[in-house]
Amino acid sequence: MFLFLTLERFSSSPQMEEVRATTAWVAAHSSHVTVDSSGIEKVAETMKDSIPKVEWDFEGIHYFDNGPLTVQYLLVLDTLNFCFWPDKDLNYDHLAMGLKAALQNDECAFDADRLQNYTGPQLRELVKWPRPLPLEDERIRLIHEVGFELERSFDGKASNLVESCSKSAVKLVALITRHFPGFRDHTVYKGHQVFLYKRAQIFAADLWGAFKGQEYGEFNDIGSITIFADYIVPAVLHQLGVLRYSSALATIIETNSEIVSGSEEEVELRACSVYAVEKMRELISKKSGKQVLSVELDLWLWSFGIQCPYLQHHRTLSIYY
Ligand SMILES: Nc1nc2c(c(CN[C@H]3C=C[C@H](O)[C@@H]3O)cn2[C@@H]2O[C@H](COP(=O)(O)O)[C@@H](O)[C@H]2O)c(=O)[nH]1
Repeated sequence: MFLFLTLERFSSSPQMEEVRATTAWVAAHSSHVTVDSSGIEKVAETMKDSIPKVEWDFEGIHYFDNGPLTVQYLLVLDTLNFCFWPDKDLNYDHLAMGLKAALQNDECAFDADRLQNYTGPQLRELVKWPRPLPLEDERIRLIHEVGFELERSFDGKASNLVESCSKSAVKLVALITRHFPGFRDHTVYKGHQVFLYKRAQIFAADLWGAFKGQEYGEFNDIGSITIFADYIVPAVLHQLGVLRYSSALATIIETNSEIVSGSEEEVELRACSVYAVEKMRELISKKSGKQVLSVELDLWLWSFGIQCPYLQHHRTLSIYY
């Protein structure tokens, strides 16, 4: 009875509401980053008539076979989807293409028992990277954690995990963060807990995008997902005049100085980005009379960002993004 009640409470936990509420709290108490409502207004005005649609996998880099192996691929990908910048030649595309090639070579490459045994050099070989990956020990720890828990609770299959979510992205985020501690992307800011859940949410979004809202990508509540607070989107929002920085923070970013994980500056950059895009989504929806999804805005902002060769982003060593 007790177990039933706790699970029930958990499964109805409004996790995305926690992301929205706590990031809004940060934006209201922010010291280094300001959300400029006139900047949001300008962007919303230009977008209201034609909301740009960016195709998922516009880069043509992902594994896709329309089945459970794609789900396994996406979970592995999003387990490792963080912190590429310390190696100036490495980016997200290398990871995606490396994992895709690994799976094409050997369809058992991401079996749960294999995931639990990868070493740093083997992971480098998978990604075809000639030197240690940034935060390589953490990457190995996280991939082991995912393999272990997949085997223990989901018969080794990420597709079982997704199937148990009854087409709810919110449930999926709750389940992922419950089973895999490495996805628990939250922090404390001025004494308040703040939830961001970047990699857990992007996993739901990747399923939705890859499967075009069908099969493993069918979620009745995809509108609940927020943007994925990484190091690209804040920089784009800054360039668009949506985020303003204090002069001290601007200097830190311009000089490529590191920002400590969990510092006020870092939490503000991420949380204000989530908050600003929520406001932008509300405004565009109101002006256009069409429901816009944060996932769609995220992909548009992110794809714009990675095509800017000189985009200056903040630099934080983090396993979350
Ligand atoms: N907000 C947001 N952040 C995203 C992604 C993606 C990829 N999404 C896939 C989904 C559809 C597309 O087809 C993409 O293939 C990666 N990232 C983040 O960017 C950073 C990597 O930057 P660089 O070092 O330059 O490669 C790093 O923090 C990474 O975690 C996204 O969509 N949204």
